[in-house]
Amino acid sequence: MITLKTSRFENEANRRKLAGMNEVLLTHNLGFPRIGAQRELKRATEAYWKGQLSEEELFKTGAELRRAHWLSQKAAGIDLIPSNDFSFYDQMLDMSCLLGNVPSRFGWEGGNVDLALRFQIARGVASTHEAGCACGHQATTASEMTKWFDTNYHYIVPEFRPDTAFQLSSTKPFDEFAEARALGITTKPVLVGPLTYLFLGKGQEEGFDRLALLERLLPIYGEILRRLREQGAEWIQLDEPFLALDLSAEWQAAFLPAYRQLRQAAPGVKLLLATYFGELREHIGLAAGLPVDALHIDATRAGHELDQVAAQLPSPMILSVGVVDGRNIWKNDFDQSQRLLDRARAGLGASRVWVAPSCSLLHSPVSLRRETSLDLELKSWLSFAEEKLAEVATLARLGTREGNPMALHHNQLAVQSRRISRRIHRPEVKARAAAVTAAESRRQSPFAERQPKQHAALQQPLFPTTTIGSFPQTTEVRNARARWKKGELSEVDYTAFLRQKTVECVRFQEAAGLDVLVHGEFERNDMVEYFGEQLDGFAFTTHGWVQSYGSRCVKPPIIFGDVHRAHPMTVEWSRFAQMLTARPMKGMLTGPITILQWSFVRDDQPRSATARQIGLAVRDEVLDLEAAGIRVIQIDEPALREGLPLRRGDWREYLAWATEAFRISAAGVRDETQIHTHMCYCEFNDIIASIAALDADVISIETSRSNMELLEAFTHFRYPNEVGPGVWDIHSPRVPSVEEMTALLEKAAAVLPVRNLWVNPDCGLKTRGWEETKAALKNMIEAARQLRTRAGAPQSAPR
Ligand SMILES: Nc1nc2c(c(=O)[nH]1)N[C@@H](CNc1ccc(C(=O)N[C@@H](CCC(=O)N[C@@H](CCC(=O)N[C@@H](CCC(=O)O)C(=O)O)C(=O)O)C(=O)O)cc1)CN2
Ligand code: MET
Ligand SMILES: [Zn+2]
Repeated sequence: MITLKTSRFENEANRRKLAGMNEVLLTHNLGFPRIGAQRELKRATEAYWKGQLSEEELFKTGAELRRAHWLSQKAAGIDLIPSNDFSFYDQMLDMSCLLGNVPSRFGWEGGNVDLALRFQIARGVASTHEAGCACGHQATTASEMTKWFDTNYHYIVPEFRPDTAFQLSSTKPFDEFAEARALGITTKPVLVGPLTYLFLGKGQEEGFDRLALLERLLPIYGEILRRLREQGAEWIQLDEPFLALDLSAEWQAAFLPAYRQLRQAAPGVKLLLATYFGELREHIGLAAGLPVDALHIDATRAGHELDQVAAQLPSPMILSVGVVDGRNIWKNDFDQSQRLLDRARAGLGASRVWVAPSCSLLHSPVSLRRETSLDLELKSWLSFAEEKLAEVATLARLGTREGNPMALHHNQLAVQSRRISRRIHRPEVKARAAAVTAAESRRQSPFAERQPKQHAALQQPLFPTTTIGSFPQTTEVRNARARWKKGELSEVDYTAFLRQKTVECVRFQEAAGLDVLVHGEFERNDMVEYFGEQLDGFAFTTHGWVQSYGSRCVKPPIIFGDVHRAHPMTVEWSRFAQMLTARPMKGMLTGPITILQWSFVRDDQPRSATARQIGLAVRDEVLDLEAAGIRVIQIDEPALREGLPLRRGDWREYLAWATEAFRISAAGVRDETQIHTHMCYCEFNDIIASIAALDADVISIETSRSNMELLEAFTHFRYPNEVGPGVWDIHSPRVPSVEEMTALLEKAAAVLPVRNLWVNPDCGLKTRGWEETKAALKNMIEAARQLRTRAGAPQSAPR
């Protein structure tokens, strides 16, 4: 018995030794949040834009943040620390500037792309002339911004033309490398890889193939790698997350020759190819066959591919295993991670295995340290960027001589406590979700029967006008809320203040002549956080900010348990606003998929189950609004499309549960109650059938910037319900003229039945000022009047 045990132990010890099980693994990080633990970067950048801070002072803030972030990563025990992950706006924009890809309308003539130009590309150049004035001094439009894969982060879209040329035009990665070097840290510079950079850009001319530019692009990449090598860089990280997407044969075929060329251009420097956000699937062979020195995989989303990847990895290529989730805030399950790492060790040997977060930590909040008001049990389940790096360092040592034997034990206690906690599981919520019937996700009658009932009940003119919900969130409003939160303003005074703002907003809309009014959303900090603060099963942080775009941040709530609406959330505000006017007051809710998508979601049950629970909570609110006399209810779903899985083959399943969750939220009302939904940032062509399946009576969409191009999907599909194609691009301070808006509406009226058309802006007005809001809405309402006149319809009588 004893001999057997010993020999088994010896075998195991031998096996571990052979596989390098006792050796500490090397750790690295793919990117650190840049905004600062207290949003220092946001504050400094916005002050600079307002002319209150000099460029020098802004640069100083940037340098201080970088220094603090490098040192904190070092202190956490990270061996290879990234640089060039910092940005004053966005890393894709930085790549464009580094490569000298500046759209010609900015009048750049070569040389260094300075900070001012960077911001112009990101934000546009305002015209100093009157809005709509035709003197020819046009404002310069910003480059487009779009979602980074399936995250809530937005990047600046590179623009490509057949004659696009590249030249090294910035010293940012070199400067930052030198800066860290001066602190004694040899960093791993991070660059967006050439294929992902090209793929995510936009060809400005029809039929133009961006891949044709690769040949011109690669020499510049080669130059960058060489320079970094000369400066002393040992490793360079090239991010190619687009390997997690479906790729055409052409794009796949471009990979190997491109990387061969890069390899030859910069001998000596080691290349880490970083993939993340998904499985590699059919691209495993491609990725493993590239002439790079290390391959990073996202083990939180593709952990099951580890063995396959390891088996195909040629020696001595290193596998970086991204075991710590960079997209969520849950404490890592060490037991599970260690098993993955052990498998990698067994297959490759310890010297060929690195430990890392799954992706850049850009998507997680900075630090748990300042979260002093979080419930302690909940806090013990969480891990933000700083804590995640400590986890990476601990995992690299677990089971080795340097490992802390208690670390695994403590971790398992926390993981276990979350698994069984009574505050997570509510049997009555689970039972209700399990018992949802098909009838509950279906309106009483089909749209064709609902439409005339609604038109009669609401007495609306042709081309009814409305807005998307929010009115300007001025500094005054935000300050009042901040003072209330700090206890400097009493609940009573804060409520009185919000009521005053709401009254002013309703009076304004009546005077302006809008048909369906909104209350203005002054009481909301954010369209998701506001609901998260009120629903059971959600927690919220005080400092858990994550960059959304540029200087804008969001504080995603944390969905930790079964979701339940304990009390009405918006009814009092809607009732109050409806009392102020005889016109229909639109109730305003955020839909289940958007709440899901813009929160940190529990990972102990499928997202579909959480979505359904939120759908039921929103349904309760919808029915309470209806009972309170609200006849029009909008359920916003701007994130429906962004939630689409990265691979097309997975879409159908997602769309089925996502549309069901929306329908559950909306379908309980009477035929006469008009349900609106709203989506901005949406390319509709691919998913128009699912949009129709939502069966909202009215959908408002963002169409003005694309000159109504987005409407094509609706006309092509013969979308049956009502549509409000946005006629005012609210992302720009420019006030559109009456003529511009009538032209857009004429375009819409030519392709959609006139009785189905609404007139509204592209999105909510929270980021706009009152002055532009008043001017633009006045023009918008005049545009609607002119269309009614042209159609020979009365201005206000029922249809
Ligand atoms: N969650 C979410 N995701 C989204 C969007 C969205 O609206 N919400 N829209 C798209 C992205 N667009 C966005 C548009 C605007 C902002 C935005 O304005 N963010 C604000 C924060 C909004 C917020 O939560 N505000 C709070 C806190 C405001 C604040 O900073 N208060 C100061 C004090 C007040 C002051 O002195 O200014 C503080 O806490 O220090 C409030 O109003 O209560 C910001 O960056 O500043 C974010 C995203 C896509 N993803
Ligand atoms: C990002 S969609 C915004 C919808 C919201 N109701 C608003 O008007 O702000
Ligand atoms: Zn919107």
